[in-house]
This record gives sequence, structure tokens and C-alpha cells, in this order.
Amino acid sequence: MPYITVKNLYISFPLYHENMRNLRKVTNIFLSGRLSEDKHKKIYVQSLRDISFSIKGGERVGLIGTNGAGKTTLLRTMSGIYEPVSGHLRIEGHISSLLDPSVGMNPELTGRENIRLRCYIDGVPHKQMNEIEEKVIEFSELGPYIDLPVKTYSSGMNLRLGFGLITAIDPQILLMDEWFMTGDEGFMLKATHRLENIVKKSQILIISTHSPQILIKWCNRIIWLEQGFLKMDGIPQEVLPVYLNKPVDELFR
Ligand SMILES: Nc1ncnc2c1ncn2[C@@H]1O[C@H](COP(=O)(O)OP(=O)(O)OP(=O)(O)O)[C@@H](O)[C@H]1O
Repeated sequence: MPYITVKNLYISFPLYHENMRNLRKVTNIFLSGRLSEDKHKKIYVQSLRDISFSIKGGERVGLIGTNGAGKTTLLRTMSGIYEPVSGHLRIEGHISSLLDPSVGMNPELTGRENIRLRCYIDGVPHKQMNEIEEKVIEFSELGPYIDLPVKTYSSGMNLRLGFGLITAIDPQILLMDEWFMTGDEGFMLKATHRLENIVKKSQILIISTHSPQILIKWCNRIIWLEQGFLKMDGIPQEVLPVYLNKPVDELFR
């Protein structure tokens, strides 16, 4: 059974700016203690501060919070893109992330070569590779473009290939950022249908979204981040009425 444990996690990013003195004055007012300074006077934004939680199989978690709360940082940390500055992160299970279609893709290789590369990385048995290749090509509708280097693709073509590729292999843990749900209408219809299927099959889902409809439809737990801190963690019926400032029966009819 997959699980995720996050304990006292801190993530921060160095800030580079020409006029650090002025930046210090202005940002300290607005970022309410979210900036820190090391002994060399280097300034850091504390993106996540002392975050702890555990997620077990069967949980479908909605990550919520206002802009800049730390949702994307948390997803990227769980998918291995960022290293914790301090704290622990333990993950058991195979992760697929729908965070950025180009992550893990080599722009110099063709679409087809990238499909095979991903299969090798994910340890897909050789027999299954052709099947996955066909599945991705059919979903992405790239036609002859599949044999051109990915660097020549438009952003929509990249999205189709990336999405088709990531969702071709059933994930145990699925991490999703909301922007993945933006594409042209034809793509969105296909993508939503496929997502609903893999959401049903994946054992853990974590999705960052501002959409109450998605949270209500897909999630059985909500983690609310604010200013890098974990503000509330509970079932949607408890957390969403507080977050959205709406009565529970108006949200869950
Ligand atoms: N690579 C980076 N370099 C510097 N600061 C960063 C970086 N990534 C995130 N931050 C800062 O960390 C904080 C959290 O950002 P994050 O993108 O995780 O928020 P979010 O909750 O996903 O926001 P949104 O809903 O707007 O997408 C912000 O203050 C942001 O400026």
C-alpha cells in the first residue's frame, strides 16, 4: 500500500535582486515574516514552513490556498524536483506527476523516442512498450509530428504528448497541478475522461486546484496551506465551508 509522510518540512528559495536593501524594506512589509536572511545577508523566501502530514492509500487530497500559499512547491517537493531544506519526506509507491508536461522530456529527441525513454526509466517490460507507444500516439493525435524533435512542438502539442505519456501507465500516486486542466476543448474532453479513469485506479491522488467543483467531486480530504504553513487538514465538509466562507449545505447539495 503506498503512503506519503511529511515531517517538519521546510523549503526556501534564495532571492536574487539588484537592489537588495530596497527589496528587504518593501518585501518585509508584504511577506509577513516569510523572508529570512542568512549570515552572508542572503535573503530567502520561505515557501513551506514546518509542514507535517501523512497520506495513505485511498486518500484523494485537494491542496488549497491563496496564490503563493506553497501548493506547487509542495507538489514539486513530493515529486522529487526540490530537496527539503530541513525535515523529512518519505514516499512509498510509484509517483506520476502531472505538473509540467515537459518535465522528464528530452527536447532533442522525437516524441516517439521520448515515449520509449520514459518506458525505460519507468521499468516498463519490453513487451508492453509497443502497446504504450501506440496508446500515447493515438491519444496525442500528433500524426507524423511524433517523429519530429519535441523542441519543434507547440505548447499544445507538448501538453498532448506529456499528458498522454504520463497517463499511459497507471500510477499508484498521482500528483496534479490544476493548470493541466487547461487545453483546447477537444483535448479537455478526452483528458477529463482519461483522468476520471486513472483517478479511480490510482491509490493516492493529490491535486492542487482553485475549483470547488473538482474538490467536491474528487477529494475525500483537504489540506489548506496559507503563507507556507499548514492551516487546516480534514474532510472536505469541514475544511471547504471555512475556506470558501459558505454554508456546508450550499456546497454539498
Ligand atoms: N523557484 C522559486 N524561486 C523563488 N521563489 C519561489 C520559487 N518557487 C516558489 N517561490 C515562492 O514560494 C512561494 C510559494 O509559491 P508556490 O508557487 O508554491 O505557491 P502556490 O500556492 O502554488 O501559488 P499559486 O496558487 O499562485 O500557483 C511564493 O512566495 C513564491 O514566490
